[in-house]
Amino acid sequence: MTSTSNSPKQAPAEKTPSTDDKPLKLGELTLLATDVSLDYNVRIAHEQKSRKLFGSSGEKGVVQALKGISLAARKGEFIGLVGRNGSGKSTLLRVLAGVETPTSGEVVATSTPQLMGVKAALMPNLTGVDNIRIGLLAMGLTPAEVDERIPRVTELADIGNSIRMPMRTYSSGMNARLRFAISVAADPDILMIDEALSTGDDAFRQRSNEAMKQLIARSGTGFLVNHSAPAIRELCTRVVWLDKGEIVADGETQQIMSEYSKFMNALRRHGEPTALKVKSRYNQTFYERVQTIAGRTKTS
Ligand SMILES: Nc1ncnc2c1ncn2[C@@H]1O[C@H](COP(=O)(O)OP(=O)(O)OP(=O)(O)O)[C@@H](O)[C@H]1O
Repeated sequence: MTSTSNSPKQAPAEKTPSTDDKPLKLGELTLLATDVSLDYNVRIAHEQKSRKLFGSSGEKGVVQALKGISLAARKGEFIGLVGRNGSGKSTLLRVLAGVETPTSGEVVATSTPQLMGVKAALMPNLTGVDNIRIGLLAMGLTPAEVDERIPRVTELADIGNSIRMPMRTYSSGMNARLRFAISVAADPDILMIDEALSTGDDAFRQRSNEAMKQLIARSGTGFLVNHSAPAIRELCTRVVWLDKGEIVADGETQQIMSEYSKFMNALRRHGEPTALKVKSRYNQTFYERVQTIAGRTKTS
């Protein structure tokens, strides 16, 4: 190819945008956790050999419940937190909700997350209806909004005449149902639920799933800790798998759940060393996790 010095300079050919160049369609950020760690100071009791009991004296120890967790949550995401017992799910939820302060790191959110059952000021000596009223007022609703929403909460909780009885007479299941119904009725932008959905019968599960789907449909952000794989698979748009206070993997629900269930099966059948080998196949770096989330939401 030849060129002459006096030929007009050609404008660079416009690059045809390829699929890869299309902007990512990411929902607006609602919550960001950066390098969050949480240590609990504990006392490890010495065994009193003579009486085979544990005494009150002991050495000081530290439980590292969370180790350098970073994640971003966006509008329209329902994020399931999974992991074996003691992996840090509930602790992470409490830290993300602002109920517990991390030892280091930072959590910022666009609105106060509603951690189910903790913020609602429920009183055992008051009836369910009175508690709905107080709970909704405590979450910032006006008295008129509270009156308008009481029937919706009562219907979702579905605990019959008990709604007019003091809450101290409730079973733990009824208690959880009412707390869940109150939390959802406040229409929080960020809702966090720890295990509650395993409480109740099929009809309640169906109604509560519907309520959670509505939250996502109106572009809220949800977090769910639950040991029921079907509940996570049905409700969550994304799953974060935790182990020993760290994120193992973060990404598309079905993919992460299938990796997680292989890990749990290996743990059950062959014990920790084999399970850790399975886990090491999936351990993602933070960069890989960012890519997974970004790639998943890319426009086609
Ligand atoms: N108040 C506390 N004091 C000391 N250690 C704690 C405290 N709360 C939690 N831990 C420890 O922190 C770690 C994470 O606990 P966490 O309850 O977050 O796990 P989890 O994944 O929710 O467990 P599970 O599935 O059993 O509910 C565990 O080792 C636990 O023993």
